[in-house]
Amino acid sequence: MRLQDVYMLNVKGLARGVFQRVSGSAVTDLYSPRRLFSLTADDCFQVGKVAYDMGDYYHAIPWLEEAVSLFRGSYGEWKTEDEASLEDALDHLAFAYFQAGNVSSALSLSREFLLYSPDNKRIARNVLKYERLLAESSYQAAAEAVILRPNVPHLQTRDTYEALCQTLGSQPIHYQIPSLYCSYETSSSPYLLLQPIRKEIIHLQPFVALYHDFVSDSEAQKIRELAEPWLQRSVVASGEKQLQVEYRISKSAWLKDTVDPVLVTLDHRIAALTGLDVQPPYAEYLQVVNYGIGGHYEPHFDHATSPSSPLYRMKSGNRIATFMIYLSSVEVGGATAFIYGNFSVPVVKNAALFWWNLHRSGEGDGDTLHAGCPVLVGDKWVANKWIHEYGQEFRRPCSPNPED
Ligand SMILES: O=C(O)CCC(=O)C(=O)O
Ligand SMILES: [Fe+2]
Repeated sequence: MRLQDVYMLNVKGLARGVFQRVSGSAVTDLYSPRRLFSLTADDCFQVGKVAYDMGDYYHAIPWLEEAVSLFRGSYGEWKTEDEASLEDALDHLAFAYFQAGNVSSALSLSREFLLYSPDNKRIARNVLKYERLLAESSYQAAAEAVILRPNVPHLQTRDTYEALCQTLGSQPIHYQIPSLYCSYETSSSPYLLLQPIRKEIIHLQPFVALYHDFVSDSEAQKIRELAEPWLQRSVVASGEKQLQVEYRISKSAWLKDTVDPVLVTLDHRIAALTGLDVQPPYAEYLQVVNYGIGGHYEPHFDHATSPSSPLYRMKSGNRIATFMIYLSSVEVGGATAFIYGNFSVPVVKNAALFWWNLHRSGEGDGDTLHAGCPVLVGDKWVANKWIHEYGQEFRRPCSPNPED
């Protein structure tokens, strides 16, 4: 349902096994699987029922509609694995419509139910109730009531976030902006003279750069393998506590440098590229993150925004910068979206994204609000190296200008 909302997928397509974005009359194929795996009537019923049980009729109705339509089409062909039937789907859909204020649909579905099970007293009572309600004129108008998407306060940032996720990271006019260019990074360290890294400047305020082929396929695989046994549901800092939250769905693990020499090599490379000190306690251990289908991280800051944040326990200040490596590709979705920057970066396997979280004054940079878009198809892996303020005094000198 999250994927449906963020990528504007239509239920009919999903049930046939295709991923289509439907916006007005425009239909875009987001992904064409090599083989179509369609959902059964019962599958659609089960999805609809999850929403129905939460009182979320906005999502329940299209899934139950699909279930009803598929059950109707295969009436009489009973499948052993089916838990539900046409009657179950009609019953739930009728009630969902009633709850959503559409009494006439509730009535016609309940009447259809009675064709199959004429002895059902509860449905017969509902039919009488719906007929009576419809006879009262006040209910006529409610039939057209629009059902609003539940559980989400309407936020401008949400609209921007979802729109940025939908572009899947493509930046159609990027090449027209001269300050956003590509170069070989060779200047900050002798190491880079021998092995230059391709840098793509993605954005200036906030400054975001993408370093292509920062790791090799085998390094990326090694890091994923090292983390795999330690993965646990990700948490976020909330006041002084660490909590599991709906807005961050992924698994993660922390890898200390002593675990494997590849992690030491990686630190040296990050230090060469950023010019920053990444030795403990000036940077955190490497955090490896794995997102499954529907996994996401809604808009957030990486730096602490409250003085009681657990981030300060390292006693090395706030998170001055983020260095995030894409350890896998993703078939569809999973872009990294910068909400106020109004751009998103696609998942580019083996590339690394760098940005400053703080101004030179030490103030958090509000423009860095960013998110990991939900994974639609595939399996996304990233690794975060968070670099702290202390230790960087001569590497990124401070400035009294709040803009710097
Ligand atoms: O997965 C992403 O693209 C972003 C991850 C992120 O922002 C984080 O882990 O703090
Ligand atoms: Fe982040």
